[in-house]
Amino acid sequence: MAMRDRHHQTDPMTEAIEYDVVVLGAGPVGENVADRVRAAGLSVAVVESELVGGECSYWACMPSKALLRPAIAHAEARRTAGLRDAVRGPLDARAVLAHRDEFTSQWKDDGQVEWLESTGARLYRGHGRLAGRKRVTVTGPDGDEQSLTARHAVAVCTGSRAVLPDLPGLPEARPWTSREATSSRRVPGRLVVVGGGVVGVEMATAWRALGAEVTLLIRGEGPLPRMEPFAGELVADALKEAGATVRTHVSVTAVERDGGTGPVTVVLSGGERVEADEVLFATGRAPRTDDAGLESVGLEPGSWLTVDDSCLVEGSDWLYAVGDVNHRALLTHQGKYQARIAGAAITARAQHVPLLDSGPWGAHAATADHAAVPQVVFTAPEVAAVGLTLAQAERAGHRVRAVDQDLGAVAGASLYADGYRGRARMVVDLDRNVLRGVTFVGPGVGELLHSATLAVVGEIPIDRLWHAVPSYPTISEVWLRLLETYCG
Ligand SMILES: Cc1cc2nc3c(=O)[nH]c(=O)nc-3n(C[C@H](O)[C@H](O)[C@H](O)COP(=O)(O)OP(=O)(O)OC[C@H]3O[C@@H](n4cnc5c(N)ncnc54)[C@H](O)[C@@H]3O)c2cc1C
Ligand SMILES: NC(=O)c1ccc[n+]([C@@H]2O[C@H](COP(=O)([O-])OP(=O)(O)OC[C@H]3O[C@@H](n4cnc5c(N)ncnc54)[C@H](O)[C@@H]3O)[C@@H](O)[C@H]2O)c1
Repeated sequence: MAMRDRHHQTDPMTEAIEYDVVVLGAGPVGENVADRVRAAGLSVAVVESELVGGECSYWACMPSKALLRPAIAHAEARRTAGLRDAVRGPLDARAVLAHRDEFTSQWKDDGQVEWLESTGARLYRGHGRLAGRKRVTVTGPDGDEQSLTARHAVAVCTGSRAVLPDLPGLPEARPWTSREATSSRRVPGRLVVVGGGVVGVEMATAWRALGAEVTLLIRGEGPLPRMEPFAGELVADALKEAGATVRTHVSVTAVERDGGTGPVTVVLSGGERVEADEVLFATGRAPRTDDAGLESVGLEPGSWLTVDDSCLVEGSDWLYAVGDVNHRALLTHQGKYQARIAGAAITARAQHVPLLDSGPWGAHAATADHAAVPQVVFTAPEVAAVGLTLAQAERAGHRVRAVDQDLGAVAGASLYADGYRGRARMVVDLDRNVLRGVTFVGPGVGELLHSATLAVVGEIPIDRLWHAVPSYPTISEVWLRLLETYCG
């Protein structure tokens, strides 16, 4: 299982192979930690139990967006003069599924392995477990074991998995999780989606567009509860217009599937029964730390790992936790940002740099995790948000004012799609005269988000934003409208 290179040595007493850094998990985050520390000249071993590229490449971001892009383009084309008749028919589901399969490289990781090895990192295929201070044991596919030792750091980048609620009949009913929802090779006739978070609304959008009869069951007020309220409202309206059923304030109490085959029945709290061909539970994530040897270093198996801003695990001087597993922001781009910061911190500490640049916005502090996490929800319409919502800013004790704009009233938006519907909000910090958060909802707003991220991260004063002139007639003219409303 082990390979040799000039950077590692074998300890003759323990037969452990020694690297500067050992990374557990080769998802997007583990890959980026490895890349950063290799670029700084450190040796690195990467341990992966499934596919190099992680959840993101095979069962999350890539396949879901490959399913959603045709759905979004189709919805937009239907709102474009001259195209409406040309796209009256349904999506070609077979072609969309084939397109998704291409984006997952047919669930093969050869390309990513080649890239990882080109960085000079050493890949160990197998299940990795911490085995005490700076030690990792890898159990290979054949059950053989290899011990690895880290001179400087071990980075746990093992990501997260879907959680299923503890409901009678659920395991036997073979529910879909995000894995099946992103990799299914056929379109179910009827799909019930439980959970109105990001996975729930994105997968409801995709499978509805592919022809499934979709029922979205939400236990709260509406979808996307952590975002500005109008985001969930507009997405729910659009799902209903697309023919999905969206039900709020409903709880699932049991699930039944006769003999594990045939239709599935979802039982609701009032006793009502909803029948479908598949049921997707999009009910959140759990850390993949239950079998990672955490107990060997005094940590609780199955827990999220709490870290400081350099991603060092609380109380440790060598153990890092990066990406989903630290529960700071369960997003690929934010995990990769943390990987760049953690990689720089590991390198600086290995080089005995006396003082790390760990103040806010320093090279060794993932400050954006607190102030400016961007996210695009790829529904039709899209939701794009960064920083704090009005409610979050108020809860954090900031003196803020929300400024809203109807996106449909912006010339660029009305040209983008007939009957364009959307909304924007900026949350202004009245004491500092900067933005705490921005949310856009509407077709095509995903690509607008980075302008807002720059404004929030750069803490650009409102008076200076006046001089950032949006091009006419683009959707970005919404910035001018928001500023005009704010400045009066
Ligand atoms: C349906 C869906 C859609 C999503 N869409 C987006 C999106 O559009 N944009 C976005 O930014 N985020 C999206 N996300 C979130 C994104 O997938 C995660 O934030 C991202 O994958 C986290 O990366 P990671 O490297 O931390 O973990 P993962 O991608 O989960 O990778 C962890 C890796 O570690 C391996 N591993 C685990 N335990 C061990 C062990 N003990 N030994 C060896 N290897 C181990 C796993 O096999 C895996 O390969 C989506 C999530 C879902 C579920
Ligand atoms: N485009 C993107 O950026 C993107 C896309 C998909 C996922 N993600 C990330 O993946 C992570 C996981 O997404 P998710 O949607 O699975 O989780 P989530 O935590 O965002 O949403 C889960 C939802 O399920 C509800 N829920 C939980 N238990 C329930 C139950 N028993 N019955 C009914 N509802 C229940 C919760 O109230 C919550 O609203 C998110 O943190 C998200 O950031 C990102």
